[in-house]
Amino acid sequence: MKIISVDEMRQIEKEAYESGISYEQMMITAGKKIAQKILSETLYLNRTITAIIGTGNNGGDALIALTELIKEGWTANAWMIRKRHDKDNLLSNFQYRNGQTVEYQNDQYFNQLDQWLQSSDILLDGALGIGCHLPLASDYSEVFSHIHSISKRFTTIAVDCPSGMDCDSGECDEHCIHADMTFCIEALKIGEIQNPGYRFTGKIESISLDLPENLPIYQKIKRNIIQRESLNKDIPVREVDGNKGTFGTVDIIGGSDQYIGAPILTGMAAYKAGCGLVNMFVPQIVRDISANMIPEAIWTILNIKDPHAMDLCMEKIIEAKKKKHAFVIGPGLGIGDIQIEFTRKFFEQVQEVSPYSEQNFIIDADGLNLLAALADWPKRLPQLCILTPHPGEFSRLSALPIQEIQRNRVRICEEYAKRWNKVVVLKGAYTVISSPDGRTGVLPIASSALAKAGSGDVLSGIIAGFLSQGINDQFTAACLGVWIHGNAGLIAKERIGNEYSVTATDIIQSIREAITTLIR
Ligand SMILES: NC(=O)C1=CN([C@@H]2O[C@H](COP(=O)(O)OP(=O)(O)OC[C@H]3O[C@@H](n4cnc5c(N)ncnc54)[C@H](O)[C@@H]3O)[C@@H](O)[C@H]2O)[C@@H](O)CC1
Repeated sequence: MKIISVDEMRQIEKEAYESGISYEQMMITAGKKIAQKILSETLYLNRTITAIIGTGNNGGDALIALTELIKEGWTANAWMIRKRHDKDNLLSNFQYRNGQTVEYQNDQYFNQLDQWLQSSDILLDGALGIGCHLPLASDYSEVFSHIHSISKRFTTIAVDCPSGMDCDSGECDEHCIHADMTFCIEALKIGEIQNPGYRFTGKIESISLDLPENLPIYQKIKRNIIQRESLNKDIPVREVDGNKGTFGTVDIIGGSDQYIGAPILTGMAAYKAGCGLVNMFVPQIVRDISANMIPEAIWTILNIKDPHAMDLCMEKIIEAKKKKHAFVIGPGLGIGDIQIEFTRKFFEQVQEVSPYSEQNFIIDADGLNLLAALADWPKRLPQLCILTPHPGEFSRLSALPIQEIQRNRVRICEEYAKRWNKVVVLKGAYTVISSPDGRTGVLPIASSALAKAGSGDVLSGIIAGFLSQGINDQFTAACLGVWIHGNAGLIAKERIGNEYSVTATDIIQSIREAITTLIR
């Protein structure tokens, strides 16, 4: 499903109009399809619907849907917040079919609205669509506030977006209508996948306007929801006669006295994602305490204070030129002058020993914090790097305040992927993945099951595990990894029975089932 801005939606409508499809025709398509979707559900026993109608085309869509439902034997009521314009054919068609209408000014105490809603299966929210500009006018605010106060017996369905939401930023009025379901017209709007917008949409269903596929604007929109259906073709095929070399090596550089488990989680996740071999480059203490947790790994003691440590790493980089490797730098590495100097030298020497490296690097956790301490860090990195910051790490890398990043996650991730010329995974609820070539994917998952220490280490391991198996495109590997990770978290929550008790180890244990779901 595509994700678009309000301007892009307006451009789609404009180009569709120029191609010969009238605005009215588009609205008729939207309204009829809304009705069809409602009719396809069997749970509406009263076959009664009440819509809140605004003055714009969002209300127009809703009126058409109501009229279609009357034709199918439904009872339909339109409660108008304000008077629509005098020559509104949509309203007269509805009334001609015996649709009931009342205006707010004639029902100021909401008696009629409450009565209608008592017998309705559905409240259809056609008050405001992409034309909503906050703050709400006082009459809209009063109506929405009243709707909040009603004890709900009906399903609330929003047309295009919940009313009271800014469709670009996701900002919501305090009385924004909380939908159980949103029928997105043509595409999801960016605001609907931003916080707090996504809290109000409920289940998302898409409504296509059946527009010509060759509209020029479609070529420019490269933002999509990450969905199972579009990903399952991307998972690497496993040759039956392959050996461990066929499925590649993941090299993990991380760990410290303080963070013993982080690189272990990355290594375990990489194996679960299917890589052939994991090389762990960790301090002695990490190896001594944790080797039994991951007996399949090969261990190299890395004491980053020792000048010889860099030689060990570079030997691997040189060896990796001939084989499929993915390097993860950072989990649990710690932060300090020694680590900063190690990071600086590491990338300097990578450029020297392998200047045109085709190897994949994933920089995660402390690796990102250490990078942020180096001037001009994007120029120091090899060509193929994925950066996996959470908002705090993104803030250190970009010098933007966390609040600003969170307010505008999609746009900022897109902008900085281009600026840094790297694939960027902005973690958190509704993780965003952007590529410098303009592609963006968003995972529509928000779950506190994933918000645990070590969860990010697991993610970098999964992405590395897929890269080592030969996915050539970093953006695709990142989207695949994010999908598997997010779904593994949800599966772990189901298995365990609640979100509180899920740990990063539980997420690793559910990678198996998430992959099975993907390839099934
Ligand atoms: N070609 C078209 O015209 C299509 C339109 N579509 C529908 O039309 C919608 C967009 O229609 P519009 O551009 O008319 O916009 P809206 O239907 O969102 O409404 C805009 C109206 O609401 C008022 N308004 C905006 N912010 C307000 C606030 N804070 N408080 C009170 N009133 C406010 C504006 O003054 C304007 O009268 C889409 O969301 C979609 O539902 C779809 O059917 C697709 C095709």
